Amino acid sequence: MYTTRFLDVPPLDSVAGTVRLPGSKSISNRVLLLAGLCEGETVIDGLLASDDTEVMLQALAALGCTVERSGEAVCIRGIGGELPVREADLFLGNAGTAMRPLTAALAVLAAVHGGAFRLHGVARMHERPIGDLVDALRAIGCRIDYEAAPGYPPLRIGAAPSGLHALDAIRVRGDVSSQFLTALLLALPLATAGGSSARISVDGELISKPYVGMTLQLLERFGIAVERDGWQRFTIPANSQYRSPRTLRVEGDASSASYFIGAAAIAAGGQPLRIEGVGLDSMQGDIRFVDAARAMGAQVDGGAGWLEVRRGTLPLRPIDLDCKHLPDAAMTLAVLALFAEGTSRLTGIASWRVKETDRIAAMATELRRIGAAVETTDDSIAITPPAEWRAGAIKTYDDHRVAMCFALAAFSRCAGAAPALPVRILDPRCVGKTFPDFFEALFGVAAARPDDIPVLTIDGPTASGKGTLASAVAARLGYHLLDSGAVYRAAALAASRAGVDRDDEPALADLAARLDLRFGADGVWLGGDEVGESLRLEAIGSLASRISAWPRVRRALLDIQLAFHRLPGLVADGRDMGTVVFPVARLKVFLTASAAQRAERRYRQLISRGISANIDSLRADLEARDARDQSRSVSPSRPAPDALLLDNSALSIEDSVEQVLAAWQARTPFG
Ligand SMILES: Nc1ncnc2c1ncn2[C@@H]1O[C@H](COP(=O)(O)OP(=O)(O)OP(=O)(O)O)[C@@H](O)[C@H]1O
Ligand SMILES: Nc1ccn([C@H]2C[C@H](O)[C@@H](COP(=O)(O)O)O2)c(=O)n1
Repeated sequence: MYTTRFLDVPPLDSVAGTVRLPGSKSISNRVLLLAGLCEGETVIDGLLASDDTEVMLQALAALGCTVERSGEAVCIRGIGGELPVREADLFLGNAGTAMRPLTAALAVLAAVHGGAFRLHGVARMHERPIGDLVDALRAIGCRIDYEAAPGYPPLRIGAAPSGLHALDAIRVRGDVSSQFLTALLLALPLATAGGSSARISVDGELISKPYVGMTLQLLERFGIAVERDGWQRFTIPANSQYRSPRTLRVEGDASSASYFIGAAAIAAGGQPLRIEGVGLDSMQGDIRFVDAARAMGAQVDGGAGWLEVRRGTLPLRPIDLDCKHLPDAAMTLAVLALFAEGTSRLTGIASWRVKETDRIAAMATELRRIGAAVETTDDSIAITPPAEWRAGAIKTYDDHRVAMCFALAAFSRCAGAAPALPVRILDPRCVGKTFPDFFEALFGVAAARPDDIPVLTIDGPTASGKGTLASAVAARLGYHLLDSGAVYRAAALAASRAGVDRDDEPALADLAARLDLRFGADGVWLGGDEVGESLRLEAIGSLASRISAWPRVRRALLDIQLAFHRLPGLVADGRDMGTVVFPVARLKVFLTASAAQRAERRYRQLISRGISANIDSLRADLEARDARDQSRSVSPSRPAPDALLLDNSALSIEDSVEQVLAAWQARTPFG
């Protein structure tokens, strides 16, 4: 997951390959609650690992459920309708799918068994209405108090003064959020143990019916057969008891699929994009996004658990759609509208106003930011594509879906934007709510023109701080990092281990061409050995300097370095990054510091690692190394003509990083 302040998504052109979706958030949190209320164990496979499921898991554990994780599966031992823990303070973040059902379940349990519970979340959660659900629960005798503003969390739930009653005439509003009805359906089987059935009538037209359909299907998997009269009346039979299905697999998230369906609908490539984890047989309402995408021009095939999508008509056909039944995926349609020939109108989206943010306002502001003309009403949005695209830094309002759907704006070239523009996603970490690795998944299937993938190079002499600066800058931008010195050092280490003479150019080049080198989160691997420490030995640095003077060795190591040039961008450090390997780099820094400073820094670096060193001989060695690196015939270490010269002798690491980031920012369209 990207945890940077922003992520610049370069102009994207095509998509191909396979993307595997994370589990559905809506199914995951429903199943977790049902498993928590059951007796015995339920093993849930494919559960979404995200902020929203994490708060639900923590709440269940706090309430006395046993939660065991093993790989992708989670085993829940439920409380079996009892209430082993009678007091708890539950923080539920911004997870509506945890707040609403837990409110209902705890209110009913506390009414039956007694107890005291506090449910709260982040600031936005305290602005999301829950009054209609609380009213429905109070009407059957539950004790729920608002801690602050009436109608909103935080809530305090306590024992019911006179038990539960009026179960045969429960009323709930259905036209604001279907989650209130879902919460009652999930929790009220607990109230039927005394022999009464529970009857719920819905006031107003029920929105998001497919989500309620999903609730009913999942209840059935857990042994609760709800009788339904249209979408207005629901009856939970007397003495209903949750029965664990023992094992259950969570479908991939259909709303998450919408971003990839959308990408494949507009991207070039010719190949279909395969999406695994959710298919045309899905129980999720947002699978209807497929119909909307088809209506706009996408070609979509699918079966059980898979979809294949390719571009059909482009520009897309504008769409005029009532989105009551697919409120989440409809946000993706709003961005796809940028690629349509004419104005698209999405109606029935009043519920957007009370989601993670006011989504109608947020979408309108951000679509306008990149050049679209947008009109809104209380429950609709109309989008006319940009006459001229603008590079936008998209505010995401702590809303995962805003972040994910606006990534599609990076395909602006497919809408004819010239030049094609990158899109900056502010606070990309918000995707952690439902799809922590969303951007990694996107970059895994999307391709950009090489010139569009940004590179920042940092060259300079030994111990000038290139590596330190490069890794800090890469971390701040969310870019890949190439330590090209480590590539030459690995070749030197391999040569030293194989006993190859440092002057035997053909043998060295042959060895370099066969180098089995892997850089990973788990270290640097040469063959089967982790060699991170060995590469940093001074002797290996010196040998690297010598063998790197051979043209054939340099050529043999070129592809390893070029392979780092991947989405979303690269920071590369070395000697010839800006001059030879990445001459098109957008920013080339040549970093220097006085020899005295560099020797001092290297000395301190070695001593801190417990390696003894002599500062004078270190200085002599690094000066000799610099002289060799600067005077060799191929790729000598020298600044590119367009390099930014930075002497950091008197700068802190943080100051150097800020200076380079400022220079980088000035070279982006977001400057
Ligand atoms: N601006 C700075 N001020 C003070 N110390 C610094 C600065 N930049 C880097 N250093 C320190 O200098 C030491 C050497 O830095 P680093 O290893 O990044 O250099 P390098 O140029 O990558 O070296 P090499 O060429 O050997 O790979 C590190 O201990 C680092 O913390
Ligand atoms: N792009 C590069 C990177 C490194 N080298 C050579 C020259 C250096 O002395 C040696 C070790 O590099 P370091 O880890 O100290 O940055 O490798 C090169 O020729 N070209």
